[in-house]
Amino acid sequence: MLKDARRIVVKVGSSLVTNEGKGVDAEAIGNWCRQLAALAGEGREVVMVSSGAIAEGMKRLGWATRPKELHELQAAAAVGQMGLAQMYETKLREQGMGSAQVLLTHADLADRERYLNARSTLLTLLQHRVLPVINENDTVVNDEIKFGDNDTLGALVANLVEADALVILTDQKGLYSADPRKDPSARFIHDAVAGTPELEVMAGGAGSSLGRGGMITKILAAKRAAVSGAGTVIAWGREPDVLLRLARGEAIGTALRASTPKLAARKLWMVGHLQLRGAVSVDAGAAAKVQGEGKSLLPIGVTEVQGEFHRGDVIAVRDPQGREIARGLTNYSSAEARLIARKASGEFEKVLGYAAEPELIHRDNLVLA
Ligand SMILES: Nc1ncnc2c1ncn2[C@@H]1O[C@H](COP(=O)(O)OP(=O)(O)O)[C@@H](O)[C@H]1O
Ligand SMILES: N[C@@H](CCC(=O)OP(=O)(O)O)C(=O)O
Repeated sequence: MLKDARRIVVKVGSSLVTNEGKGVDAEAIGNWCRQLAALAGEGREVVMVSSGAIAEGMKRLGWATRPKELHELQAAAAVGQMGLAQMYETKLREQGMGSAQVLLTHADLADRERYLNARSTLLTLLQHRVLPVINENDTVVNDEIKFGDNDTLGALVANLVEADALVILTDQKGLYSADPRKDPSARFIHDAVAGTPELEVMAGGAGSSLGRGGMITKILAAKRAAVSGAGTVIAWGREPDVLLRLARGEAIGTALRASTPKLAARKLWMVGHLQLRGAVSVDAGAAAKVQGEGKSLLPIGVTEVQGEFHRGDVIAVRDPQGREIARGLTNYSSAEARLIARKASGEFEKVLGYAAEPELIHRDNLVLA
């Protein structure tokens, strides 16, 4: 599944990152960073989603037992995140790779404008060959702390950057037909289609997930990642060279395939989740670029802006005959679009007071009618 994957999100859980709570595991993180740098060297784009802030924070604060109060856990996460960031930055620098810390919440990704901002920041980091290291912003939310699960965040990030694959590294070799800690006769699942209901039963059912992540959150994360067409691999984080071997096409862990191809998945997502807020009319040249060549829509080709919309809204694109040729997520509000319509990107700063994206709708955010 990873052989042809160009953009990969790797998620590692708290127990792996902190060696069962003993503190940030320099060797393990060093190992993953070495592999991530090698993958980046092959021209792949990699994003890390790492848990472990609370476990490391508790160690730094000298707390032997996990507090029950959420605000104490949040404080521990703020302390521990420093240690995580420090370790990733050190280990990636040793590999000659830049790193960046990104703290996100589910609410950020549900909000259209923040979604677009997070997306363009992450894609810009990838373009600069910088590896984003992401965690939940535990100071402002506590969903993942309550549920002990960063797997969902991994899937949301895979949706956000439209990853080809999500790799969830954990303390088991993959998914078994039942929890192998409780049932030694449990059968290993090599391959399945993400979203198959039986997988949820094997992973313990949704009801048992409260309080701990466990396998169910990974199965649900795979289902969510599949919505944007990403396949998921669940594998043991300490398997030697696990990421490099997966990338070579070796069958390690449990592969959960996405049943919908990536492009079709994205179209469904855009059409199904977002309402139309406005429209722009474009000249024949822009219509040909968008419709015929699959190019981004630039403001210079826009002749008229209809309706009131915000950055991140879905708007329609109409050709000079008034026919809808495409829909997409706009980088500019209607007010801004009116100011930069018919203008080249070099003039945006003068008109708007700041320089932003050259496209009104980037081709990755555009669905042809
Ligand atoms: N069907 C299953 N297959 C494998 N592991 C399972 C299954 N059901 C429950 N588990 C449990 O899920 C655990 C992994 O989840 P968790 O501890 O939350 O990991 P992480 O910290 O990596 O997110 C395993 O150690 C295992 O005990
Ligand atoms: N975001 C928090 C907690 C997330 C969490 O427990 O996730 P995981 O260990 O991946 O199931 C942290 O970094 O400690």
